[in-house]
Amino acid sequence: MGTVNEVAVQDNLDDLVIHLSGVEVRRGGNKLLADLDWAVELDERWVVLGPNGAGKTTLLKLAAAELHPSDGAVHVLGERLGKVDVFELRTRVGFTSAAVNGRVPAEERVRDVVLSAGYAVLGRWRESYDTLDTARADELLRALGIEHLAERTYGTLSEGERKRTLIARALMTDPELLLLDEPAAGLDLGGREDLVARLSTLAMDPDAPAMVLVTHHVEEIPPGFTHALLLADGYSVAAGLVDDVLTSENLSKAFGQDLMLQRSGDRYFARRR
Ligand SMILES: Nc1ncnc2c1ncn2[C@@H]1O[C@H](COP(=O)(O)OP(=O)(O)OP(=O)(O)O)[C@@H](O)[C@H]1O
Repeated sequence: MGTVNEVAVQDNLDDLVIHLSGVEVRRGGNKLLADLDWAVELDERWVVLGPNGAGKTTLLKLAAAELHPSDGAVHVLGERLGKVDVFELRTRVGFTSAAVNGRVPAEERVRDVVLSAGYAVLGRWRESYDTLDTARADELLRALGIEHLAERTYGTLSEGERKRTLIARALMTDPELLLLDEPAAGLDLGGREDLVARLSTLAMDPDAPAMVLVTHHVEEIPPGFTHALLLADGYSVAAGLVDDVLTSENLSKAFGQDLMLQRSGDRYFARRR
């Protein structure tokens, strides 16, 4: 039985989707992340921004329980990494990234790419999952505007269609946490705008899971995202409410250039002064 204090800390952690305390990740003499504290609550939607090599993907891998910290403590969905079955934990987290994209067989049909995400988790409901899951997969394909591609093979899709398929797949298991690593990378302007609008709809849905989206561009921040973390060289430059964190000063500090941030309506734009 823990002390009163330990119980209080655990209660607090149970309310948090992600909690990092004094986290450091070291590889080959490099600090990929250093001295990082971060907390994500249930109803929050976070965007993580920072230059190439800042540690964004490393951070997402921690949140996806795909990596352990070298130092410090990481809690995901109330479970401490290192003390939990990560395979079980990963079924509660939806994750899309270039690496996931690379693992999908080209000949797999789009509906199956989405459906197969559920098999590991829902296998125990085998008697009923066929119809229910197919309906759920089709609903997600519709929500992402790709229902007409359900019978196509993944290898024949455009980059934008693949990104949307992977988001549908990540949502298939009803995750408690959705992690999106550069979902708009490689999309043309129309594709980006379409994806931003769909992610914005998702972000504003009170039933949607907590979200963390990694991006290189402030233009890709979907309206409805509430918080931002600015990383540079593995350190947090600023973290908190989007409007407090996204300032010309913070961006300039993170990217090491004199940048000017502008807001137009509910979107952000940045350029060098
Ligand atoms: N196994 C490793 N050994 C040594 N260095 C590594 C290893 N894996 C990653 N790094 C380095 O850690 C740093 C952070 O990598 P990470 O992929 O997290 O950055 P990122 O912010 O996602 O970058 P990008 O925007 O370019 O995708 C990079 O400088 C990278 O080269």
